[in-house]
Amino acid sequence: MSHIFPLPSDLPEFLSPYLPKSVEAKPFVTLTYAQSLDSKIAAKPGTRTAISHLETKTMTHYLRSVHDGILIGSGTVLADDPGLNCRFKENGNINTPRPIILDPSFKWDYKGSKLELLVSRNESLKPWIIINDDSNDNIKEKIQYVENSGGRIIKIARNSDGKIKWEDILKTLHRLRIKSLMIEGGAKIINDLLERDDLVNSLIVTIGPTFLGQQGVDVSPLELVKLENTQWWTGTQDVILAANLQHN
Ligand SMILES: NC(=O)C1=CN([C@@H]2O[C@H](COP(=O)(O)OP(=O)(O)OC[C@H]3O[C@@H](n4cnc5c(N)ncnc54)[C@H](OP(=O)(O)O)[C@@H]3O)[C@@H](O)[C@H]2O)C=CC1
Ligand SMILES: Nc1nc(O)c(N)c(N[C@@H]2O[C@H](COP(=O)(O)O)[C@@H](O)[C@H]2O)n1
Repeated sequence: MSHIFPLPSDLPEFLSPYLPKSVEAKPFVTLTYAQSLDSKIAAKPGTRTAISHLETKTMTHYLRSVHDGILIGSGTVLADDPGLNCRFKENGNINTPRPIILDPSFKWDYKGSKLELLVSRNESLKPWIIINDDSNDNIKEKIQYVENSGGRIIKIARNSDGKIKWEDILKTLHRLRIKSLMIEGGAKIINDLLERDDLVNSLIVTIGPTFLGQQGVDVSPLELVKLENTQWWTGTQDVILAANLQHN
């Protein structure tokens, strides 16, 4: 396996200020995704839409190679059936991150998924799945299947609002030696985390020259969010914004 596309030679330097550094007590968090000009990340709910050019998709795989874990939500895993591995090779080595799925009611089926296929070919690590600690009995079989396959089920208590606190997710992953975490989405997670300048260390957004239209899946946080330390990279087709969330 090799690079999915040659990585533009100036990208590592451009990205370098935004790449993982050690932070105490929680993983370094990179929030990263690809969006259209009208701030959509998919053309319709429940579907997967290719936005990135191969060049910027390669950048995503480069980012994957420098993180310990890659996290997505249940909406994304169900819509995309993603591979979540790393196809960027450096000096002959591939450093593939741990796929972590935030799926509190365990709707996804690992059995028969693309990820399971990649794991069977040694091209991805076994997944970790974060579920509610009070999840009911009808997911027992799925839990057993993942555990018997060498994956890990991580149970975390939810809050009074029904959600799991991001602090608890990050603290738990840090205890499990995830020191850097790339969060790729989807929209619900991105919209929540854009407001968490206390938790997100870097923001890296690919913008493709397309409008996905009004049925698209929006990235738009509830409140005003300002960025700082912004830098732009221009590629063959896309631009990349690298930034930090401004502290309130
Ligand atoms: N272009 C891009 O770069 C990307 C595009 N996408 C696209 O995004 C779309 C999916 O986005 P979306 O539907 O918003 O889904 P998400 O992937 O954001 O998943 C949302 C779900 O994750 C769970 N979740 C999120 N936050 C929490 C929390 N704090 N505690 C507990 N559970 C939580 C909930 O699961 P539950 O409802 O089960 O309780 C929630 O409904 C797809 O179309 C996909 O293709 C996704 C990633 C990147
Ligand atoms: N960087 C990027 N560009 C796009 O155009 C995309 N649609 C996505 N989607 C994200 O990548 C995941 C798929 O990963 P695999 O290639 O299957 O490993 C998908 O789940 C989204 O998180 N990303």
